[in-house]
Amino acid sequence: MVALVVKIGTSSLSDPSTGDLRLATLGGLAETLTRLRRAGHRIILVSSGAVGVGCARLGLKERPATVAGKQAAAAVGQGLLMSMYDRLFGALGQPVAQVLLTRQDLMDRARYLNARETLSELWRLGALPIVNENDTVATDELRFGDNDALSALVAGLVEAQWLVLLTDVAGLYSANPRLDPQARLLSEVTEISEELLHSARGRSLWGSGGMASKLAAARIAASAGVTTVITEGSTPQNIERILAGEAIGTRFVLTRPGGRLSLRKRWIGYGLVPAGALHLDEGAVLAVREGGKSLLPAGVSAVEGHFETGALVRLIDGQGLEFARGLVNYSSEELEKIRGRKSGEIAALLGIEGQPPTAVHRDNLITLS
Ligand SMILES: Nc1ncnc2c1ncn2[C@@H]1O[C@H](COP(=O)(O)OP(=O)(O)O)[C@@H](O)[C@H]1O
Ligand SMILES: N[C@@H](CCC(=O)OP(=O)(O)O)C(=O)O
Repeated sequence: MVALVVKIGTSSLSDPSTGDLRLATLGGLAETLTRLRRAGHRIILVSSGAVGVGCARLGLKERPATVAGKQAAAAVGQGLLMSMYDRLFGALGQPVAQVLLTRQDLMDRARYLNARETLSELWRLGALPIVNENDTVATDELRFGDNDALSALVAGLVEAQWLVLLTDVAGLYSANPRLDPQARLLSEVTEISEELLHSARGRSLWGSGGMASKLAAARIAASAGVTTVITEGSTPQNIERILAGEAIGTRFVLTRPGGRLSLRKRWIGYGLVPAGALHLDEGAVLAVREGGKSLLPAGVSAVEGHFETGALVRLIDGQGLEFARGLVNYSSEELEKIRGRKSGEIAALLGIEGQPPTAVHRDNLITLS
């Protein structure tokens, strides 16, 4: 028996030109997930669409530009979505539960564990949780922004084996298939390179993250040992064939050099929101990325943003790319004073004895790969 998170995007559950719900798709999804649950699998559905469906109900022709506009549309759409799911799954005798999460819920350990308990209890009771971001209250800087990331974090939270991302194309292509007729479907991806991320820019009219956010989600999922598949939402029945081992859509077989990350490291890497960035010199990049070493103040060439001790920062290489994240031992103000300097000089520079020799200790650091 497996634990499985299925995410359906706006573009799969509604018609982009009319905003009408795709009832056949949603009905097929309800039948498939109910069958899988009856077979003993543990299922969570992450459903987007609150903003899109809300806009359609309000007669809006495009996604609102303001945060308040999107949040108001989501408040209209979320109720509509849940009533539809309740009717479809209810017709099959399958109870559903609405679970609305914010990023803070997954950043705070007590709330994180509580969400996990509630999801397990829902499974125990035979219900199928339907998750979305709590759009009406999530503040802009703390939003997941897209449900691809949310679904990957939820998959990690419940230690799922599979994350299936349902979208409006057959999977990941070598280029955006809507713009490039030569684009090829990639059936297996073993590494998410910069080139691949570049080829995945662009999204559908109502989608929010596009393919690039699905790649980022596959990476987050892999760090928790979860296998991601991107596949077409119009044939949700394929989920059963995918679980049976058929190669449908794009499957991500990503292996981290150090294996699966601990819960704490996943929280550092993907649960928290970075407060700033440290630019590293070449030697420090090598030591951290290849050597698995801690970051010393000597290797920091520039400090970006204002943050306190303990904040999460992005670590940036010479090409300006983020390659790691970690919790800092110094505030941005202190790091400005000690960057580029030897550990032995820290006490004198800051006027305090007994300071940690590292800017970011390796126990508090994860490399993004
Ligand atoms: N390399 C690519 N392969 C497949 N789709 C791509 C690629 N690059 C961009 N896209 C776009 O991503 C869209 C799907 O993402 P998105 O609109 O966010 O969907 P969803 O609503 O399912 O999250 C596709 O319709 C396609 O236009
Ligand atoms: N919480 C938002 C999610 C938006 C979102 O991620 O959309 P999509 O790219 O279609 O999965 C909503 O329900 O509209």
